[in-house]
This record gives sequence, structure tokens and C-alpha cells, in this order.
Amino acid sequence: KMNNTSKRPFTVFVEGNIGSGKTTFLEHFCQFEDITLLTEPVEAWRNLKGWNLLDLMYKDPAKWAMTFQSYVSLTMLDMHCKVTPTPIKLMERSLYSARYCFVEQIMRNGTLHPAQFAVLDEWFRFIHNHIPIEADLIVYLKASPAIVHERIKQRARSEEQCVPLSYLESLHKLHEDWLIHKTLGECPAPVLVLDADLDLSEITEEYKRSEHQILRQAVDVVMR
Ligand SMILES: Cc1cc2cn([C@H]3C[C@H](O)[C@@H](CO)O3)c(=O)nc2[nH]1
Repeated sequence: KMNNTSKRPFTVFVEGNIGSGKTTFLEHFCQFEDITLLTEPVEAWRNLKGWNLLDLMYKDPAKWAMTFQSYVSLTMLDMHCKVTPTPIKLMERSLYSARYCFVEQIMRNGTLHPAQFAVLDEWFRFIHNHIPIEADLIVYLKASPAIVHERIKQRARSEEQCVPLSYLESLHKLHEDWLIHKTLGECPAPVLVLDADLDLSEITEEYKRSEHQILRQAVDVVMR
């Protein structure tokens, strides 16, 4: 057990396309007492005072994408601000992927009006400049669009069944530009890339690799 004398925990963003296996990856770390897991609050997005914003967004993106992304960003900020009792904090996605992957995507494909994009961008800039949302490591679950498209069908989350391969391809490219090519926005921490095309049986080795990286780096940071 590591005692966390420094204020901020060793913070890891787990990033990747829809269906890349983030939730499964995070579940692997349930076993560690030194790690707090913050998974994406999809259930909150599916039921805000009775409104399923996720479904509204997928059914009528032009009308609901702004509202949905605005609420997603609030729930992400809540996760960034959560004080955790453990020396390590793993978050599923972040305000960075909100801005550079999802909001960027719907601005580029014309779903968001430029004025709506400008408002979401101003919120991101203000938060980024005034509220600590740092990370020490990004674990990028890199997956092929065709593979995640298949998984989304198998997972059968009802709201996502209409997501076309083209949407997943452009989302993949934005993740690559942000995390690998570093040509899009700010990449806030070193990136550990995992091969998320591997299926469940094979991916345990990849988890083990990330586990050592996370725990070793966390020990360095926490013990500093
Ligand atoms: C930060 C962020 C997460 C996120 C998820 N989503 C969608 C993709 C999936 O269908 C579902 C759960 O991740 O929500 C989105 O449209 N915009 C998002 N922005």
C-alpha cells in the first residue's frame, strides 16, 4: 500500500474510440486497493431527470449534440475534480477527449453550428486555464474502426446501433492526431498505446504491460 503524501494522485486518462474496451480495461484494475476507478457516467447521460440525452443526441444530433456535449463536459469536470483517497486515479476519458475528439468531430461534420462550437471551446479553454485537470499518463486503447464497429453491434447498447463505420473512422483519426501525431490540440501526458484490437483472451498480456507501467510510474511520482 502506497501512502500518498503529495496532494494530487497519480492520474491516468484511459482514452479510446467507442467500443475499444475501456470499461473492460478499467475493470481489470478493480483488484488494486491503491487505485480509484472513475468510469464514464453513461447512466447519468441516459437519465438526467428522466431525459435520455444519449438517445436524444443519436436520434437528432443537430438538435441535441450541443446539449449532450455540454452535460458530458460537466460530468467529466466532476470526475477531474473528484478527490480520491488512493494514490492512483484512473479516469475513463477526459475533458481533453471531449474537446479534441467528440466536439471536434461534430464541429467538422457540421452537426454543431460554429457558434455552438465556439461556446463549448470557450468553456474548455476557461476550465483548462483555471481548474487543475492534469494527468500523469494517458493509456490509449488503439483499435481499428472496423473492429470497434463489430463490437458495438455485439454489445448492442441500443442508442449506438445507428453509429456508422464512417463516424468511427473519423473519431479514430482524431484520436490518432491528438495522441500519436500530436497535430491536434494539447496532449497533456505521455501516451502508453495498447493494441485494443486483441480480443479478450489475448489482451490480458497488454493489461499486464500497462499495469507495470502505471504502478512503476505511480511509485516514482508518489514516492518523490
Ligand atoms: C468525453 C466524451 C465522452 C463521450 C461519449 N460519447 C458517446 C459515445 C458512446 O456512444 C457513449 C459512451 O461513451 O457516449 C459522446 O458522444 N461524446 C463524448 N464525449
